[in-house]
Amino acid sequence: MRNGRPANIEMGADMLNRVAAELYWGRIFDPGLSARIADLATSFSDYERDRGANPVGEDFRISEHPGIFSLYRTQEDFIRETILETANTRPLTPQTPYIARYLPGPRGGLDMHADNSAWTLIWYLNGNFSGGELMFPTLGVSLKPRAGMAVMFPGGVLYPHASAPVAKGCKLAMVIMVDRK
Ligand SMILES: O=C(O)CCC(=O)C(=O)O
Ligand SMILES: [Fe+2]
Repeated sequence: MRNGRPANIEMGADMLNRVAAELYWGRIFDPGLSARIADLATSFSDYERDRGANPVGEDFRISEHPGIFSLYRTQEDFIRETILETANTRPLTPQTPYIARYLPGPRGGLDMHADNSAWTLIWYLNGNFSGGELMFPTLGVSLKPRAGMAVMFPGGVLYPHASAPVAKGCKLAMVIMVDRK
């Protein structure tokens, strides 16, 4: 990347660490739980394609999948606390997450965009793919997803980001948009 940061930034477990500006990254979720959700998401067939204004090509709201939703619910309080501690403003409300899937091919990545959120928290469910880095070119940061890792950053034009195309395997990310109420 631009200022020579390593492509893989592996930070300490159990907390989000500041990487740059208000960009946070860390392994805060159990990799085993992440893998269970990834397995359920892999076998789920009802992904939507080309959902209008949503920049993600293939995704589904986890409310469509009772098994995934109940696993997410076991983490909901922790997610809420993490958001409040990290953002340090309240009240902030997480929306029902969606799971984005990226496969090799024409829609294997996600173009540069800014989120329409107060904050975005992304829970990476797996890491057994090549490509798929989350890139923040203006910050010179590129993050390689692994099971259980999470990134959190403000929505809006100061935090444009893109997902590099997946070359092999399948990338699964649970995206939690956080609104300011
Ligand atoms: O999947 C990723 O790594 C990024 C997803 C994203 O930026 C979005 O859904 O807005
Ligand atoms: Fe985004």
